[in-house]
Order: sequence, then structure tokens, then C-alpha cells
Amino acid sequence: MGIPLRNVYEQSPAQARPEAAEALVCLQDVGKIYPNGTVAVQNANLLAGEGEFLCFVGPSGCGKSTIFNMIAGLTGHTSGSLSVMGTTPKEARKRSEMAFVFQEHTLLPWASLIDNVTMPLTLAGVPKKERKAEGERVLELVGLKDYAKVLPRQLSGGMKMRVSIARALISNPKLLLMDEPFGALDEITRQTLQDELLNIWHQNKKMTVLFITHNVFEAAFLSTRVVVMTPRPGKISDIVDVPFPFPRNEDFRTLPEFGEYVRQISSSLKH
Ligand SMILES: Nc1ncnc2c1ncn2[C@@H]1O[C@H](COP(=O)(O)OP(=O)(O)OP(=O)(O)O)[C@@H](O)[C@H]1O
Repeated sequence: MGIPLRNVYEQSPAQARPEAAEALVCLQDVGKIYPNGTVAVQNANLLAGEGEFLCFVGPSGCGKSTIFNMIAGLTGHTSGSLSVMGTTPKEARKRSEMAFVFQEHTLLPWASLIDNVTMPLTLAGVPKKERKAEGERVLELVGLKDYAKVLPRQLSGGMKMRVSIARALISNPKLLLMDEPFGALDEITRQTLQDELLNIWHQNKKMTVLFITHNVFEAAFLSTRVVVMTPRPGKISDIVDVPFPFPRNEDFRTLPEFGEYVRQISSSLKH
């Protein structure tokens, strides 16, 4: 393919990365027990570097969303230590350098697309002219430049997801957390959005993406590394490197090596 590898950390699990202070996200023996006694996550170790794309895979209930919620500062960890961009998750969240995309698009039905994507800037008190320019920039990034005035109900599921991604990108996040964003989409739309997301990420070489999926093909296609989790209690059981260059295109999906990584991730999930 002849394209150089991205400048990402090339060694996998946490113990291979002594430079924890340089990691954007650092989990050391992190555990979470909910007040009702559910042990959702146990001894999770992970370092995510700048510019990485990490996919989290694992069966339902293995603690993927709990890990995301802890990184986002939406719920606290109950053991171990967790830092995001060198500080606590709650502090990192206040800096607006983190953004989220969920499976549900959570768009405001009465607001135009430009008003929807610029909402974080409106809430931050950014002047209208600047908001408009930024809104147009991110709508163009996701291929919806001509839809600025349209209402969400006029859009397909895939388009609504593009708007959600645009809204997340408007604050130029260093860390983008995506919780099963493409789970409700048909396969063709899903693959198109995967290509588009990789293009956006490739243009912004410093953005780190953490992405939850149940789909091993999606994980192998998108990731620099795949974090495999097992349930009861939720543990990170393996971290699989996917050392293929970017950009990855349609041909990549048909390469025998791609199939090999899909097999490796699937097999890791079963152990
Ligand atoms: N607020 C909560 N209180 C108590 N238990 C919870 C809470 N949130 C999640 N859990 C439990 O913690 C465990 C991990 O849940 P979590 O949602 O993190 O898993 P997941 O891997 O994201 O699942 P899925 O793939 O189905 O979204 C599950 O047993 C779940 O029932």
C-alpha cells in the first residue's frame, strides 16, 4: 500500500507504555462497583495516546459504556486511578476538549441543522458570526453543507448521525467518545460513515477516538488497536494491534490480512 503508518504508539497494553504521563487517557487498575453492588469493571489498565483510534468490543453488559462514562466524568470510578488529558475526568470535561456521540442522535427536533451543530458554541456564548462559520465548516466536513436550514425530521438515519458527528466536532475535541454510533444503521450506510469518520480523523491527526461497537469488522476496519472486554466482572482481556496504514479504503475490507485481524479479534472475544 506504500502509505506510512500513523505516528501512534505501536506497543499494546498498558504495561508496554511506561510514559503514562504522556497518555491522553490513562486507566490504572480502574474498577467500578455500582451502589447496588454490581461489579461493572475490574482492574482495567489502558493508555490511549494522542491520535489513536481505539475500538472497544465485548458482549453486552461487559462494562464498555461504564468505562466511557468514567472517562467522560459522568460516573466516578470506585478503585484505581483514572486521568484524562493529565487531569481528572470532571476537570477535563469542563475544558470542552472532549465530545460524545451516542447511538441516539439527540438532535433538537425544532432546530435547523446549523442551530443543532452550533448548540455547544451557543451555550458557550460564542458570537453568532463565529458560530455560523464554524457550523458551516463542520457541516461541510460531514457532507451536509447544503442542509444548514433543514430540520432533523427531514433527514435519514445516516444523515442524522452525520449531524451528531458534526456537532461533536465543532469544539475541535482532542478526545472523541463514540458509544455504538452506527449500531442502528443499515450495513451500506454504516460502511459509508466508517469511511467518512476515518477521513475526518485522518485530517485531524491529533484527535483520539474511543469507539464502542459490537461489530468486529467495524472494529478491525477503524482501529489502530482493539480493546477486547469480557463480562462478569467486566475486564479488559486483550488489546489487539491493527497495524495497517491509513487511509484505509474499500480494498482494505477485502484483503486477507483484514480477515485475519477480524478472526483474531473474534477469537479473543471467545476466550
Ligand atoms: N447505573 C447502574 N447501576 C447499576 N448497574 C449498572 C448501572 N449501569 C450499568 N450497570 C450494570 O453494569 C454492567 C455493565 O454495564 P455497561 O452498560 O457498562 O455494559 P456495556 O458493555 O456497555 O453493555 P451494552 O453493550 O449492552 O451497552 C451491567 O451488568 C449493567 O447492568
